[in-house]
Amino acid sequence: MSNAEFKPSEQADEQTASQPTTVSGESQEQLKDEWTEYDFEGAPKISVEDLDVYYGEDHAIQSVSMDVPENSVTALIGPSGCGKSTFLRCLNRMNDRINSARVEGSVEIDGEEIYQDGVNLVELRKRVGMVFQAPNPFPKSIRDNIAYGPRKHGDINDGLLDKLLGRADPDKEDEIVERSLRQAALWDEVSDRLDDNALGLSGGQQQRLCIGRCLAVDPEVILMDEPASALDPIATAKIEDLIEELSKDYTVVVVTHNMQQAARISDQTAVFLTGGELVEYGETDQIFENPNSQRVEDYITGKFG
Ligand SMILES: Nc1ncnc2c1ncn2[C@@H]1O[C@H](COP(=O)(O)OP(=O)(O)OP(=O)(O)O)[C@@H](O)[C@H]1O
Repeated sequence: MSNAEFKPSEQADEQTASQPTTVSGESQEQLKDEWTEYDFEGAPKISVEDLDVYYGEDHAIQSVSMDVPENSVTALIGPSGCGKSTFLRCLNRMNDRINSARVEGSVEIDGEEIYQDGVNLVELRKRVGMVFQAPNPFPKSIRDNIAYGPRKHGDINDGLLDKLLGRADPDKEDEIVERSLRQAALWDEVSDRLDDNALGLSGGQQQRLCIGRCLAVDPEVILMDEPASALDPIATAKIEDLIEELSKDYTVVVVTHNMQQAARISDQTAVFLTGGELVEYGETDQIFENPNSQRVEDYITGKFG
């Protein structure tokens, strides 16, 4: 549940408080906890409780709480600067890399707190992988891009010593490379040129390669930050199909600016609005067809943002 910020006053009665007053295109309204309480069957894969993020003095995420169901697609939408990427990065502690960022609150994956001392961040980011807005393959072969993670994590033995001691495992590498590229819906396009440089692929292929690279280390959660925003419509459609397919086996959380995309691919949608507030969270159809919040309706219908 998000912390309600009561305006104009905490004593305002419901009727008065629900009347929006326009401030720079976006109205103010009294938030209601029930707008972010999303009931679903089963234990949450990710459970966020009272999460606040600050960049120095700037409060980028304000007391956000939400539970994410397993094996589903959750879309994070909202206008530019409302904190979607910041929130996403909290789910695998990528904000730890930003010096000015301070995170307070709790994030549990399968009931285990990720913001506690002693958490192995390499292991966490293996379980909770990330795909970024612009495809960022390594300037290496397609095979090396996919095998990079499994080699780093010791899932494939292919170092010089392994080779000298006869414990290198080329078959296992082949298996992982083929499995990951198939899962990323790229195998058929690249199976005959695995040793070519990945930078020679098209943008859409590069992005699917990055998804394959993420899948190669067997993640449980995949975070995607606008994964299709740099792609043309055909490449975008392939990524969208892929996201839906992946959600059968993985928990996918995706930031998107594209509301049609959120409506097409997600099971549930979280709407963040100015100031890093989670205003409404629920089943995607309900959010798009019958939102509770006037601000969410205004945003979805294009009145601001
Ligand atoms: N590394 C950073 N250092 C300082 N402030 C930051 C940093 N990253 C984000 N911010 C600020 O935090 C707020 C939320 O930014 P964030 O990028 O999370 O929003 P967003 O909703 O993902 O935006 P967009 O849709 O434009 O990508 C903004 O005010 C932004 O300027």
